[in-house]
Amino acid sequence: MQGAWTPDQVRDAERSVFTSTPEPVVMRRAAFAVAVHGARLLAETAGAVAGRHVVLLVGAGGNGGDALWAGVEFRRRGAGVTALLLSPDKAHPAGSAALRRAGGVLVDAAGPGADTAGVGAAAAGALERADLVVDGIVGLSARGSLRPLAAELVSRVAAPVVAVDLPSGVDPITGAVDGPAVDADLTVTFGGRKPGHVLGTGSVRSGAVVVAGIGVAEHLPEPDLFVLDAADVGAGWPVPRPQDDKYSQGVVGVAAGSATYPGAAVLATGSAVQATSGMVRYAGSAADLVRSHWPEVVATGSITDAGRVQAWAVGPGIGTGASGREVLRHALESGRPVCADADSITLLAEDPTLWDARDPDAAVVLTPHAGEFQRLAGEVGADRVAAAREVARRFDVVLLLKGNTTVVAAPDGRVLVNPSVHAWPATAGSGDVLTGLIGALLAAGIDPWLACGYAAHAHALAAELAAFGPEAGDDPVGAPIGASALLRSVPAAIRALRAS
Ligand SMILES: NC(=O)C1=CN([C@@H]2O[C@H](COP(=O)(O)OP(=O)(O)OC[C@H]3O[C@@H](n4cnc5c(N)ncnc54)[C@H](OP(=O)(O)O)[C@@H]3O)[C@@H](O)[C@H]2O)[C@@H](O)CC1
Ligand SMILES: Nc1ncnc2c1ncn2[C@@H]1O[C@H](COP(=O)(O)OP(=O)(O)O)[C@@H](O)[C@H]1O
Ligand SMILES: [K+]
Repeated sequence: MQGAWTPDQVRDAERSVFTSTPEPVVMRRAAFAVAVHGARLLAETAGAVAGRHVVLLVGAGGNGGDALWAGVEFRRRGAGVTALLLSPDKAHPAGSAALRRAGGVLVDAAGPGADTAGVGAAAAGALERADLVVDGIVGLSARGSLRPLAAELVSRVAAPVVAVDLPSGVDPITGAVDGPAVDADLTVTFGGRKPGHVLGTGSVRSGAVVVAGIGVAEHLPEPDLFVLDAADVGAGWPVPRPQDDKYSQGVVGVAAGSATYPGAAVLATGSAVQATSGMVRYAGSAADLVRSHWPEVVATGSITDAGRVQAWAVGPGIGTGASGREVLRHALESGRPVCADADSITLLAEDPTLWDARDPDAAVVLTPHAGEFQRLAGEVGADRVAAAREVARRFDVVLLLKGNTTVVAAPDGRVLVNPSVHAWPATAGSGDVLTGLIGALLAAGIDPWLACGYAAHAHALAAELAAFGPEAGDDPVGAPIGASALLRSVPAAIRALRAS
């Protein structure tokens, strides 16, 4: 499991480091890492480092300082270096002097000879001739969208980019991008990832993230966010042991679908069937259709005679009327963990007295998309992590907030995020598949917070495998999928996760 730390956590850790190691030494370590990884990228993309042209975008603070010192290292490796200073009077003094001594060229990005967009002639020419751009505009202390000159320079970058610490234009805390932002091939960060690397557009804009050790990691507290690796999910995924039978692996009950939405029942039970080897019961008006698709499911018409289960997955397609409410009430009263999705969330939002049915010792997982979240607790807002964390605490639930980045918050404040590289899961019925996965993992006894993280990871991978097809090559081109195709790829996703 990887962590991500907020800028405040990183600054505190840096302060601890500075009690024993001088600040300039720490900065030189950071800059060295940027140069080593940047040089590798340059060699790959331009065939060599010596004789190539590296352009540094240098902002007003420590991020620009890192870039300037990295420029010194590029000079040592024989590259030409031009530093474009966005705030010449604030550019890191020691870094500027060192780069000048090393034979680098430092120019004011805004002049002389500024064009109508405010970019100086030397800066514009340097960017056109760049083989590699080092983005040191802004890092941990970024606030708001990029200012006009920074935004203009960023929009002119055509060469490969190594970002220092964070791609400029990405919010370090939320990963949000509002306006132009660096699109990095590689981001070299220090001590640990930041939320901006794993959330929202930031996860895409960061490119490959390299975490360089500069002595800070040892001083970091518990991460603010966690990200599961494929190997974590594969290792934790429940599979039958020699002593197991169908009951010992957990029986999941699925209450989904209706005369209007029978497909939700087929999708949710189908994913539960394929998620684990335990048993799946179905309760609802789509019992015949479920049996015809999944003969292994024990299906009944009503939740009251469904039989014993270890967890319930309730909601997709059950409707928001009286019968849906009774189904949800029954599941909440069962004393078993419940994954409440879709109509269940709307029901809870419309009638908070339903919470009274809940057994306080049994976990409840809510899996809203942004619209369902709004019904329950108002607009999600830009800080999706803070929103999910607050609602998880308030309702004492594990809250899985759907979207391109899935956020899973536990009532104790722990947050897992699953950055999705692709948007292929954005298809109708895909959430029903996720509900079945979570239900099956809850029934298997997996910690609800992890169950959501495992399910989100496998779900995104299944969509990717379905979209690219088994024959996908090195540079695959995807095709749109429906939730049925996603569902069919669940076993392949689990296999791939277990193999990693
Ligand atoms: N601490 C250390 O020793 C170490 C730190 N390290 C490095 O330092 C970085 C943190 O440095 P930092 O704190 O100086 O701030 P940083 O992110 O460079 O921002 C600088 C300035 O940019 C400006 N600005 C803000 N928003 C803006 C916007 N939207 N668009 C344009 N400009 C904007 C604003 O300046 P202003 O113009 O407002 O005065 C702000 O003060 C960190 O990410 C890492 O790379 C490593 O070397 C390891 C050791
Ligand atoms: N842009 C996106 N990129 C990646 N995943 C997405 C995106 N949009 C939605 N998803 C995922 O697709 C699923 C959609 O669920 P949901 O909105 O409940 O759909 P439905 O109700 O049609 O089943 C969720 O797992 C969500 O995280
Ligand atoms: K940067």
